[in-house]
Amino acid sequence: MPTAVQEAHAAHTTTGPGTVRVGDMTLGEGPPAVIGGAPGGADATSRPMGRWLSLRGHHGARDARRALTEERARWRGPLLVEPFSAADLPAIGDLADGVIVGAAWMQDFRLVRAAARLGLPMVVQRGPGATAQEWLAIVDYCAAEGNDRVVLCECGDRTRGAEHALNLGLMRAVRARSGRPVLVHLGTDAGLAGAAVAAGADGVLLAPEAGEETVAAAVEATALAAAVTVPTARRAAPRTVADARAQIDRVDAALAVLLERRAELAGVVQRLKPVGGFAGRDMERERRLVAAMARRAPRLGEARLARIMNAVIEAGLELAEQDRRRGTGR
Ligand SMILES: C=C(O[C@@H]1C=C(C(=O)O)C=C[C@H]1O)C(=O)O
Repeated sequence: MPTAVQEAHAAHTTTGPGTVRVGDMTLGEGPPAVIGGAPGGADATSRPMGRWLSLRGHHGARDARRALTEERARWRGPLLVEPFSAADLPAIGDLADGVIVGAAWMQDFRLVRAAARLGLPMVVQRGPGATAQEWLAIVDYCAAEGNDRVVLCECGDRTRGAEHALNLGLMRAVRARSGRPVLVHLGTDAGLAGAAVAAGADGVLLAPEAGEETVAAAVEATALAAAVTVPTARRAAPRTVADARAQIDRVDAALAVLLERRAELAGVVQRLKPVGGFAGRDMERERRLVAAMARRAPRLGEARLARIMNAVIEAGLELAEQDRRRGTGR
């Protein structure tokens, strides 16, 4: 059954498949993808869902098969690769889950066609200054080679001052016109991750060298934006139990991210206050925060919110005390 997003999407789209699978990651459905960045440390939530690698950075001097074999040893998840030339394609066909058509060679039609013939999913980046029409023409080249598994990736235009000005309006229009999943390339700065997803992106691409903290920030911001914008901004009135539940699941995903963050902050307060934990509870502060929330959630009202927040606050205090005993707090 299509999700509310897919339905809204299908209503004004024409061609392409709304979802594309890359390894075990599905683009265009479910939580927004975060591709690129450090493979991650102890914290599973900070891991990228996919990685990518460019063979262009080394002017083709890097042996594709060796580079991909090394990357495969580090990363078992979905792997996308940008070739330097057609000579890299056999190794990519054997070892990667997808091909990236880089912004710099978007209009190298021979390479695009040869890459499409691998039959792997493709991510077509928009070259700087390229119009929607020029960008979508590349999708047609892939389709002409029998490859319809195409994802588009907005990479921005070169401007004075800011290095890359992302065009989220163009991204949005191309997504609606093509009916294909769209990513936004953020480089090493996750600051626009939430904005990209709120504008309709199905995921973000980070520079391969982006650090763990950037990945974690992108994971958190995209999950929140998807959860908050899909059921509100793109509000499609659910008509079935399954649709309503699917929307509840997204809202709960946002709540979970917020609750985790809230507990972390409440933990900081416990460590900084002269008397922390249950012993230092401040009921006046709790009453005021409930009253402030009731102004944003008038239908729930103060009495119900007080019960909800009491449980939330007590869970936070309990966690803070446990962290203190174990010496594990952040
Ligand atoms: C975080 C604090 O400690 C306690 C926990 C609170 C919370 O989780 O919001 C609020 C008041 C205190 O009972 C605080 O004093 O601000």
